[in-house]
Amino acid sequence: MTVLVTGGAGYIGSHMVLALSDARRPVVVLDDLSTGSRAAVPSTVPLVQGCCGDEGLLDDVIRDHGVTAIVHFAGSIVVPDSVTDPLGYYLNNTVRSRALIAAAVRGGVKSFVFSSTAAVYGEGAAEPLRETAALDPVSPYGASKLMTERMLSDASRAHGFAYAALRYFNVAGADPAGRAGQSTPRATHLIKVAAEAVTGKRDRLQIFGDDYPTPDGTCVRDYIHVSDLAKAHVLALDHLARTGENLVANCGYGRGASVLEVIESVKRVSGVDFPVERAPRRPGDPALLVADPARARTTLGWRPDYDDLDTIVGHALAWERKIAARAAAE
Ligand SMILES: NC(=O)c1ccc[n+]([C@@H]2O[C@H](COP(=O)([O-])OP(=O)(O)OC[C@H]3O[C@@H](n4cnc5c(N)ncnc54)[C@H](O)[C@@H]3O)[C@@H](O)[C@H]2O)c1
Ligand SMILES: O=c1ccn([C@@H]2O[C@H](COP(=O)(O)OP(=O)(O)O[C@H]3O[C@H](CO)[C@@H](O)[C@H](O)[C@H]3O)[C@@H](O)[C@H]2O)c(=O)[nH]1
Repeated sequence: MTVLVTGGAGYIGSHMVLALSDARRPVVVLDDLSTGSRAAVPSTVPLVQGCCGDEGLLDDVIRDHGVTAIVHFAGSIVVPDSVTDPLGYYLNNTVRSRALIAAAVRGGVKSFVFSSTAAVYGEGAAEPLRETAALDPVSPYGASKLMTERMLSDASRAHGFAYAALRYFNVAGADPAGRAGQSTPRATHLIKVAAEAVTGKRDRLQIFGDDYPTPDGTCVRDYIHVSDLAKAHVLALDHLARTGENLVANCGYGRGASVLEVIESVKRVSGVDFPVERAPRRPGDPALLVADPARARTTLGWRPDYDDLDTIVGHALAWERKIAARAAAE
């Protein structure tokens, strides 16, 4: 009854490992440590260092650990990087996911939860976005994820397993107990970058574009707390085991915040006023991404615990200060 968590040494994956461990569910992590770190995985959880596209390794891990479910976080995640390196993104996100799905089929794994993204939706769809909105990704990143959703749909029909594709909106924050957080080197995510500006790791924050068709001209996103997201994954695993029915569901709160509103929140919660400068638009950025989370609520019974921007920012800041203090002591 072991859950294989690919990318479990990364930001979201490490919170999922904590959620599963807290629920006393056996877990094994597969991670190549390209952006994740060994320290993010509790010492009680086995970590296999390797690639989720290595079919021989996958067969061994599934057999040796008695894997019955897979939660697949491993992948490349930076939207603008996918614009400059699309083939790298299709390799790591699409080709390697295919290898993992094939290994799951060979190993008789019955449940598969996949990290999809709001970036699969097209521009111009009615907001908040429902799962039925048009799928027309702006970036190669979104396309690489949409292809994996399609492979899961086709393979589940042909081979008799159930999958959940959870389309995350913007994930932020950290474990409220301070056990995990975002430690990604060269992070690009807005709240993480702003938290680094608070601790002095960065000397300023840039706003990428202030001429979008949004109320204040900056991009609007639906920021979701990473622990609420992990909770949705645990519920999705239960749903798949109980019903055997596939699920595609948004994970967001249904409320947007602009880049300027996020910066205000970070300054307010931290009490630190860091320099901010206007910069050109970043390639691949849609103006507005806000979820309609109704399906996750009704199908999974998902009820978020941290649906508040200042709370998310507060947890992100607490983690950032903790790792900054640790780095200073080294
Ligand atoms: N962070 C967000 O806001 C967000 C939003 C939507 C979707 N997602 C998706 O969630 C997942 C996790 O994202 P994250 O923010 O935790 O990123 P992350 O970079 O912290 O985690 C990814 C993990 O996968 C590992 N990895 C990458 N390629 C691998 C490979 N080929 N084989 C084995 N391990 C590999 C990395 O070392 C890392 O530990 C990704 O699939 C991402 O696309 C993230
Ligand atoms: O220093 C920065 C960093 C970001 N932004 C802006 O802030 C917004 C959010 O950007 P970011 O935090 O990098 O997240 P996204 O590019 O929206 O992408 C995240 O959220 C998507 C879902 O909405 C996921 O698919 C991606 O994996 C995840 O990286 C965007 O408008 C950025 O242009 C800035 O203005 N300055």
